[in-house]
Amino acid sequence: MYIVTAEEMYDMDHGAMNKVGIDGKLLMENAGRSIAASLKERVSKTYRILVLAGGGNNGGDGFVIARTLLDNDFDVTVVQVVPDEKIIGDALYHKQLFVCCGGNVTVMQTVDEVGPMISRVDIVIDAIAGIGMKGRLREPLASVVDVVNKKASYVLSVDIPSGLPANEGISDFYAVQANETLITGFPKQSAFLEHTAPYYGNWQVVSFGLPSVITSDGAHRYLWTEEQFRKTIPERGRYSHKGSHGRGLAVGGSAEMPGSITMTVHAALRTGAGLVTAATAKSAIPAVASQCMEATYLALGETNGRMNNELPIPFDNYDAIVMGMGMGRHHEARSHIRKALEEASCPLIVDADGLYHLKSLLASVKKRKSPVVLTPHPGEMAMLLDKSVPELLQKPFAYAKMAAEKYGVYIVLKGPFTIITTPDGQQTVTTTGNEGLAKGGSGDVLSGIILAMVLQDQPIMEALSNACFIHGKAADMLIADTHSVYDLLASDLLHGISKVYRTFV
Ligand SMILES: NC(=O)C1=CN([C@@H]2O[C@H](COP(=O)(O)OP(=O)(O)OC[C@H]3O[C@@H](n4cnc5c(N)ncnc54)[C@H](OP(=O)(O)O)[C@@H]3O)[C@@H](O)[C@H]2O)[C@@H](O)CC1
Ligand SMILES: [K+]
Repeated sequence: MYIVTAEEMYDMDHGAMNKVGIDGKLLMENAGRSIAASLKERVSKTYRILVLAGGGNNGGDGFVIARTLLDNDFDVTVVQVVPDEKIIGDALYHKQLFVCCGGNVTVMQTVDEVGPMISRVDIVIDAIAGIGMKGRLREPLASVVDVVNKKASYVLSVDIPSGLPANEGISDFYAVQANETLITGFPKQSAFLEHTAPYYGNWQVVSFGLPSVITSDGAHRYLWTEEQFRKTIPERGRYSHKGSHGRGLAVGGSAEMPGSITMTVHAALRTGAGLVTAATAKSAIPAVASQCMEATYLALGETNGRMNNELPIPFDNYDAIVMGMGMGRHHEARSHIRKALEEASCPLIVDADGLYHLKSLLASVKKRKSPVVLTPHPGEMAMLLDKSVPELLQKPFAYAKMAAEKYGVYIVLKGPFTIITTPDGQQTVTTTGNEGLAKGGSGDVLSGIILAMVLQDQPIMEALSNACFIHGKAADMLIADTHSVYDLLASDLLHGISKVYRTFV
């Protein structure tokens, strides 16, 4: 499923109308009917419903919803929040159908009238404005939204909460706070951004009958769903052996921080890597080995318990390498990263302290022929790009794409919505996971899962998307079952991985 900007959605709408010949009125009918069908399934006919209809096609959807609900004996009325002359085209057509079917439309004269009407109903359907919004909501609509936010007991937004931008990069807006949003067609970028996503409430996508022959030229962004995970997760052959599932290397940890590399290695093994070696400071090995019997170890020279560069790492013995977790920010650690960039011919995944070192090695990253995967959280990504975190979070899709293309790397930008970007700018988003993951060690586990998935026989983009899916889903399944967002530990995720496999594969 695509993730789109407003312009990309309009391009597809126009494609359906101009290339296929579907009338816009029909698309509007489909959109409104899909939303009404969803409501019919779960809302009692004793509920009173008020549709707030604005002047564009979003308002048009509102008239279709109202007509369909009325036809099904729901108690529904429409308040038109713009003057009559603003209702034109397809929206006017559907308004007339609603009226001819016995529907009641009240045209708002002053905003003061709206509050009491909202207070009398159980559900407000917000069809004030959709993806055609330009700039900050003007008066009197801003005041209408204010009343909705203060007085409505339950708000269902049509396509997008009114006032909210569909695209990333816009911070000046005033919008409806929805309880739920039924998105028509494809989810918009703003459903995946920290500063706009909460306005949607719970959301689902409903169809407006866009034919599948209509594809997007511009939207190289996709939602990575459970269905895709099931479809793409590599099978484990009956006759496979440990070598068939890859030989991975994890470089990191120190005597003071043995936990990070332990979780990475353990997670890689649990996810299905054939063989995993942990390269860490010599004195950290007993602590790591006591927690993870299945791994092998490569003892690195050390100074005060932290790896130094006395002993080289044979980077070419592996099928994929992950580096950085707990390795420290001292210069000896950096030389291992530099060497890996120069010498390893397999995919190289860089996380945590490794990303800090990478900042000064970006020229070598660019030159490297074999794949590089960076797994930053927003703070690390902002550091790499010399941006502030708020700046980055305004436009994570654009910044990730720009950096991935510029340096020729895969980027896993971690967050509640993890954005995975390929060197040619394709993006997937995974939405699994919960606030229980906001703890030290979660990233180390993800690194291990990524290592294991990159070792399997599948394109790196799929491997990364599946790894992020597993990581988040493990947390979700643990929360649903034996844990809570408070007590979940990164090490618990190791058991969660088993649950994900047993459920989905
Ligand atoms: N085939 C299709 O087309 C399909 C379309 N679909 C639906 O159409 C929606 C897009 O419809 P759209 O393009 O008509 O725009 P829409 O969001 O309703 O807003 C336009 C209105 O807002 C107003 N307005 C703008 N800026 C403003 C501001 N700052 N402050 C205040 N007002 C402002 C503007 O007024 P104006 O500025 O022109 O006076 C105009 O009245 C989409 O989200 C989906 O729901 C689906 O049903 C599927 C099929
Ligand atoms: K809306």
